[in-house]
Amino acid sequence: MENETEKLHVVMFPWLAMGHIIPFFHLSKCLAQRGHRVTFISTPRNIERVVNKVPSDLAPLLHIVSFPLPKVENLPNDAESSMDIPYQKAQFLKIAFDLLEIPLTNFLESSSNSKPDWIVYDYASHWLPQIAGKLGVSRAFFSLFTAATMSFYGPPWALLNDERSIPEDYTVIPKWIPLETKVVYRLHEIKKNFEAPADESGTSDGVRFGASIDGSDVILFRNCVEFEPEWFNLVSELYQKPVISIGVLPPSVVENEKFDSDDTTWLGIKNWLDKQNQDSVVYVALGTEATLNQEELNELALGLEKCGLPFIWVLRDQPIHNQEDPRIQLPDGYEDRVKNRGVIYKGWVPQTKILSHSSVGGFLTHCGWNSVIEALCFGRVLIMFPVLNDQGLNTRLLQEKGVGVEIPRNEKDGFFTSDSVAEAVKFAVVSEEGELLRANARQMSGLFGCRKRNEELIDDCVGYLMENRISISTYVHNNEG
Ligand SMILES: O=c1ccn([C@@H]2O[C@H](COP(=O)(O)OP(=O)(O)O[C@H]3O[C@H](CO)[C@@H](O)[C@H](O)[C@H]3O)[C@@H](O)[C@H]2O)c(=O)[nH]1
Repeated sequence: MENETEKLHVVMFPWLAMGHIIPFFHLSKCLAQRGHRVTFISTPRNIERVVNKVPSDLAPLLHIVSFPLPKVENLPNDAESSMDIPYQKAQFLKIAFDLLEIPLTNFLESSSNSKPDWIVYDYASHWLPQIAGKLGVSRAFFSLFTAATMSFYGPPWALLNDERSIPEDYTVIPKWIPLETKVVYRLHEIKKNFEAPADESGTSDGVRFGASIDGSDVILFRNCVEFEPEWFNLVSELYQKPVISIGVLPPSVVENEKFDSDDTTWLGIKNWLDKQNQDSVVYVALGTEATLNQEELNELALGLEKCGLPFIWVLRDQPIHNQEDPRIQLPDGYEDRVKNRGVIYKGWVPQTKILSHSSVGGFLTHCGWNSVIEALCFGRVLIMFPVLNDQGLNTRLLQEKGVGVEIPRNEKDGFFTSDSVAEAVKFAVVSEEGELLRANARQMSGLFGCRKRNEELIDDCVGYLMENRISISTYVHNNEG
């Protein structure tokens, strides 16, 4: 039986993006469920969006701390997450995020009565490891990216030196990767990442990643080692420091009658899904950051119409980049034409519940790592449409592993047609030739969705954090010495 004084106090500090706040909060709940104290820090609007549902049994251990986000020029007043801004403005959000250094430092200093043992942090806060180190708080960098992606990004020295400077540098296998692989960016994908110039915040993403890895005591990966063993070995070699997989944090979709009956969005979707045939529906969603232009939206819409299968499409209200840009819209008469067969939702939907429904036969996804994990937990075949960030690298990895098909696009400008959308969807979801992909994806639910294995990995991680925290006596001794 563990002694109470041995329990951990862990501070969680995610980057301001839904795809990061959600898994950080998930890990927080896992730690609190094991009796450890967690302080989860974010900004007011993000907390309201994601974190307000702390289960009552965990409330005594899971403390939420809200830091107002400093106002900065060029960032809309109510923008607190990457979802609220066009991706081209991400650097302004990073300027505001960097200003949280002061409240975070004050918080870590003032919590002397209950000094945190660990701080678990994200890639964007490159300044954090140094502060935490000075205050005797152990540092865990939490990677919400695959080992393949992080290997491709490179070891800290390569990241800190911004080894690659032009988009073309990212379309070839870097020198530190000895594997035979197709995991590289296509030119149109990496060009999107270059549209948010780093010089606005003064620090490139490469430097942010490099300093976050370099300054950590351990790196935690949200991944499935059995899915990418070669990459996990490689990334451990590249980092030359402890690297631990905490599993994929499989989503929990326990049907809760009380909660579900309050949730009208889910009830509407469930009602519709219940009427569809098993494995017949294509779920379409591109996460919280990817945006489409009008031409791309048209082709995607027409492709879904042409594929002839039932679909649910979550259409995000895209933030406008320039005020003079027109808001993009579905083709005229589209919703009437696909009525009954295609359902379009604008706004937030319960994605994991949708993916868990037996009528869903495939997922047309941008390949954000959260979405991929959620799909593979339920064994759904992927129709892959990467847009930006790590999504292209994820797509190549998933293609190598045979769990999905990519919608063909022109390498340089990303051009694609509605016919290629329809073909890829039919191939993956209903064609005979696509059965192997579907079987591979189904098999993945045994790995990604295995609750027991994923719980054990969290237990192992907690064991590591307990054994390797900086004890207060060591810290005082070292600082006096
Ligand atoms: O209506 C919605 C929209 C999103 N989600 C959830 O929001 C998360 C979205 O995450 P993800 O699929 O990873 O997409 P992004 O939000 O675009 O993720 C960002 O963060 C990921 C993790 O680092 C990266 O892999 C992506 O490229 C990056 O864009 C998932 O858990 C979804 O289930 C919902 O539940 N309902």
